[in-house]
Amino acid sequence: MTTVIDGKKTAASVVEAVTVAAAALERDTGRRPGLAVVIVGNDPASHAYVSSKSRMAKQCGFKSVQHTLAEETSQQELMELVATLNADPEIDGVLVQLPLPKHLNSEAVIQSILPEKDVDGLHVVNAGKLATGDAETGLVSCTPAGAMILVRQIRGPDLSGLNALVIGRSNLFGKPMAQLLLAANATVTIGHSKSRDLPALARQADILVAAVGRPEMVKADWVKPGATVIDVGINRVAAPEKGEGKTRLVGDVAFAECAAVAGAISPVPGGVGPMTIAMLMANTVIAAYRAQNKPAPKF
Ligand SMILES: Nc1nc2c(c(=O)[nH]1)N[C@@H](CN(C=O)c1ccc(C(=O)N[C@@H](CCC(=O)O)C(=O)O)cc1)CN2
Repeated sequence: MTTVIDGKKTAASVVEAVTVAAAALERDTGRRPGLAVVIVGNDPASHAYVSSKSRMAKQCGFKSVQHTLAEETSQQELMELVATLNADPEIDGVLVQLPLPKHLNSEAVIQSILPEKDVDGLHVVNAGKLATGDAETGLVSCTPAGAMILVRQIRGPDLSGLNALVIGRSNLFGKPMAQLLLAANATVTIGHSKSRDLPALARQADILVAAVGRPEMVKADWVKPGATVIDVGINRVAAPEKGEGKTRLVGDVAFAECAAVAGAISPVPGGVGPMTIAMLMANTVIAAYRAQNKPAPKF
């Protein structure tokens, strides 16, 4: 029987643990975790994600601040806001929603966030800590951290002897996911658009992680029987069967046909997506504990 991985349920249990940890911090220090989320421009999906983040932060008992900036915001204005948030003692985590409008230099903005407040885990200090096996003292990018919790649920903490393929090499997901799998002793390959014969690489994988942004690219004959398949894609496609102009959400994996071969598979929606926001809450509470010189909880 194939296991359909329930990301919503796991995310809810992470959020519950975060809420308990936030309450304990407030009780012990009088300080609650503070999260600032910054969004620039009018992208509807980004606005929906940011609203969910702000709402979830409040639900966890955090101080939650949202800065909504106009599309034409300049690099300097955005960097000045980040500097203000870096200096604010009530703010433990700063997140700038991506993608930014094209005229802005995202990398410069991300690298201007203090590493200890970089709850997205994208600063070179945090990426470097993960790459050198020191993730415990840094902050790990939210989506891979959440995907890894799902992998551990199925395969346990030690992936010795297992082959993993991560399709996608972004800084936000592919590279940190590969590092997390490697840290858990998997034998890791990163595949991408220039790789030769991705289906053949995929068929070797006990753990197959797809993050390419191509709707339903991974087919049943890519999947090793019994493999754990983690789908990180979020693609909105036309759904004429639902009516004219309607859409539906699909991942990078053709779910029904791959589920027939896999041992466990994460769906879209309801798989990795909900873990992203839960792990942002986890990173914020970790940053808040560290700011108060207290041992941070583990998730
Ligand atoms: N600064 C960041 N920007 C972006 C990140 C990020 O981690 N940091 N990730 C994505 C978007 N994202 C969070 O920001 C995100 C994407 C998807 C979900 C989610 O819960 N998806 C649901 C479906 C939602 C829907 O119906 O549209 C699911 O998969 O079940 C949460 C967060 C890019 N930007």
